[in-house]
Amino acid sequence: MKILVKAPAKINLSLDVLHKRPDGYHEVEMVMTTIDLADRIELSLLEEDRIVIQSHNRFVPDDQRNLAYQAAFLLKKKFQVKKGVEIGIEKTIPIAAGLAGGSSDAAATLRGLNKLWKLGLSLDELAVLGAEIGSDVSFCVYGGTALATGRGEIIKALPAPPTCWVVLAKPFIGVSTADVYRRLNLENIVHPPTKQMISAIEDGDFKGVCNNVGNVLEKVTLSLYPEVAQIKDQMKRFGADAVLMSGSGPTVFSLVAHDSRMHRIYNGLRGFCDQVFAVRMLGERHTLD
Ligand SMILES: C[C@](O)(CO)[C@H](O)COP(=O)(O)OP(=O)(O)OC[C@H]1O[C@@H](n2ccc(N)nc2=O)[C@H](O)[C@@H]1O
Ligand SMILES: Nc1ncnc2c1ncn2[C@@H]1O[C@H](COP(=O)(O)OP(=O)(O)OP(=O)(O)O)[C@@H](O)[C@H]1O
Repeated sequence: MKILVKAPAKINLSLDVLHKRPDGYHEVEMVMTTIDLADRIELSLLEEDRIVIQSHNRFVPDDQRNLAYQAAFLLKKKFQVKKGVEIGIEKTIPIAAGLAGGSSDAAATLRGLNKLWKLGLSLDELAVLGAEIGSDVSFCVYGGTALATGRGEIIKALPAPPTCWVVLAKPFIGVSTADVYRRLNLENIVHPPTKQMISAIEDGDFKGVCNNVGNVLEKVTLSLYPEVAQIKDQMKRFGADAVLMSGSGPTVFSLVAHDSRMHRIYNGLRGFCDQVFAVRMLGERHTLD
């Protein structure tokens, strides 16, 4: 038996850090949304008790370092599953990019194995398990649009943002999330207007969404990699309605209402950047079918 699951990337429309916690993580407030840029996860049932990772991408680990492997291992351990699985990962989401690619692969594996191994868990239960793998995994279990708090694992659903294009550009560098959080100066944070962002989304107000984007990790990554600032400037010059770095970076995205400007930004950034995409946001949350 085989199951195909889509694992979409996320962007952070806003990302605020409130304080550092005793456990070393940071307390965050993030508005996140899934976009139509996705890996494909193929899960094949194995009769023997093994987890096998298959991927053509040489940067994707094929052992327990892979977050999809960790998702399968966690379910096997918690529910004493004796069968195994081969996890095929067709990568489209850029790696170490601030787009939660590994986290989304893990979340898709949780949703898919719930079906393949007939575990009968709810999305809420899968999201709680996901938090054991990584802070972004719970959001990725649900997808759609949400406010994420705690260390990122407390999820409150929001309506889909107003329709627009999302143009993403990733320079030829990878960023360590832990390193960016470590370098963040907590004394000096300019907090983004999270409440206004949520109201703009609830009101379907595209201009309001654009006016209230913000990411406190941006300053840290920009100081390490000047090319990220260059991409931001290019996108602004080509007429983006809003420009922001996603997560800990280095991917920069722009929100664009008009097709012609989307094309201008997309074409302008190609050649300048390693990977460029023009996609839509995904309005819908995942369902268990
Ligand atoms: C930057 C974001 O991607 C924004 O969505 C997330 O906050 C990070 O999510 P993630 O990559 O799933 O993070 P994890 O794998 O849980 O943690 C990686 C490292 O980032 C730091 N980290 C992460 C989340 C958080 N709220 N505070 C932190 O300080 C910790 O040093 C941790 O060791
Ligand atoms: N399924 C996976 N796909 C890609 N990378 C993975 C996967 N599992 C583990 N990794 C490892 O995780 C590292 C970070 O990759 P990932 O693409 O998840 O980062 P990211 O998009 O910046 O994540 P986030 O936005 O959640 O911080 C990679 O360098 C890779 O070694």
